[in-house]
Amino acid sequence: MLSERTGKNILFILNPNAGKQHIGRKSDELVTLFEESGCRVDARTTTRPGDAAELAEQLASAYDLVVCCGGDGTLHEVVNGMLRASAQVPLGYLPTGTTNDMARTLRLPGDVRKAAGVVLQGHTAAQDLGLFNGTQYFSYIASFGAFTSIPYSTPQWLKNLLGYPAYLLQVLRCLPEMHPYALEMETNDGLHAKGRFLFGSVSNARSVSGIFRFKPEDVSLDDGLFELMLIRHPENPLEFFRIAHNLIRRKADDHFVIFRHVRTVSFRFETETSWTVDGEYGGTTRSVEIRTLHRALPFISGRPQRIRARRSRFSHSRSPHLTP
Ligand SMILES: Nc1ncnc2c1ncn2[C@@H]1O[C@H](COP(=O)(O)OP(=O)(O)OP(=O)(O)O)[C@@H](O)[C@H]1O
Repeated sequence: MLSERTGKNILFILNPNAGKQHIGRKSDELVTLFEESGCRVDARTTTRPGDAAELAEQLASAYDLVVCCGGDGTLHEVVNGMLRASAQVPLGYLPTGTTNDMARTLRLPGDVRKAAGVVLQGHTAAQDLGLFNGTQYFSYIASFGAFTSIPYSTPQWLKNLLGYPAYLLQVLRCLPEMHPYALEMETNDGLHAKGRFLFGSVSNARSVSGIFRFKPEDVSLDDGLFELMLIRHPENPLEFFRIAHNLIRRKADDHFVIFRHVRTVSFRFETETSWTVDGEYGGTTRSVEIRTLHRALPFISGRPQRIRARRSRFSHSRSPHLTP
């Protein structure tokens, strides 16, 4: 297969441990597929957490294209490595993880060979990234609360065995432990909220925590804005039931949800709070500042990413539209 990427030098970073079905010998097939398209491939396999970030930081600038093969966590590492090295090289993604939220956002096929076809033929567009407390870049989400610990607290062996249902099992297990987070929050455009919340996320994605799915028209990946979502803590069992019911049906409820497009947002928590960044543990802290980096890195995606957002003209928050 000849493509516009024929003759390119590819840095291929592979996490052999990601996902339900380890990639195994398929990785050789993928390398061959790229080579048959006239590319030269330098394949590197990670051996431990942190490896992908180091490889990307040290090597990415010397290649025409970086291809990351793994789950959301591996992609997070590669993005961090590339930005630390200021490597403005197109990034292709072959999703072999468990949730693969980012694959949905980039409109990549689940089949890894088809995704390789997208890397060879797909559209490249600079995409916004987030900066968490000035130190950590993220490609699609930073979040705290009820559902955030699910991706990293679900044992890897269970994810490998069951895939997505492993997360649902973990949600059920964690329901009784969900507790309120007392916080104050402020956005760049002056929205101020104070109260007890169950969950909060700042995302640039069509799918969040493998659980929420936004409508495409509510998310633009290159507008310099991320989507803020805060879910209030239910004060009685009836409210809890409403939230759980909507969650299962993947619907939001105006009364309980703050939704806003933001450039920067800051949080002050009453107590130390753990955050998840791109599905991985992001640290525990009482204050968080998040800012978006406009068109920070070129990503290869399945279809053009420019999606017109249907923005509210009003200054109050509104609920997200979550698709079933
Ligand atoms: N060779 C390796 N052995 C063990 N862990 C690794 C290795 N390479 C990378 N890792 C770590 O594995 C973790 C999980 O990887 P990743 O997130 O890509 O897969 P996943 O959890 O199955 O998928 P997803 O995040 O999409 O659900 C990452 O934190 C990464 O740092």
